[in-house]
Amino acid sequence: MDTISTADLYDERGSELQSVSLQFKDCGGDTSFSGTVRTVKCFQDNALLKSMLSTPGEGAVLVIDGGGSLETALVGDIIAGLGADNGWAGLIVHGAIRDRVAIGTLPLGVKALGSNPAKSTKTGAGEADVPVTFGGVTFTPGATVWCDADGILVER
Ligand SMILES: O=C([O-])CC(=O)C(=O)O
Repeated sequence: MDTISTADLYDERGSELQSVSLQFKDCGGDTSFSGTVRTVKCFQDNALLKSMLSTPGEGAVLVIDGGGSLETALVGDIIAGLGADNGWAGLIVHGAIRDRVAIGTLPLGVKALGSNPAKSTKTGAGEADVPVTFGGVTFTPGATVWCDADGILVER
């Protein structure tokens, strides 16, 4: 999907879009990315999102609702690399990542709240492709999301 300026898009279609006011950090090699929303909701456990990123992404953006926890990293360079290799456009992590330097070299968009070297558990707990809400914005699977250095816009 072509990348466009989120500010320009907001000027054109703002009434149809939700804008995320939480200040995510750009951690991936791509800072402008967009695609269809897929979601996963998980708390300090990353086996489910790893299995999703092991399947073809077909240009989608995986929105990971980790409840905002910064206690453990939900994504490291191996999992992010799976996403890049399998054709995902990017990740939005409402939580922490690790291996930031390596992730910054990958051809993948990664927005995250922060980083922590501590790893997550791997039980597979969580839910896939359900609507998730954080920062007052709901991400519905199938909606389109646009990300760049200014922030995140998603269809209502
Ligand atoms: O295994 C993990 O929990 C995450 C990780 O470090 C990686 O993806 O490289």
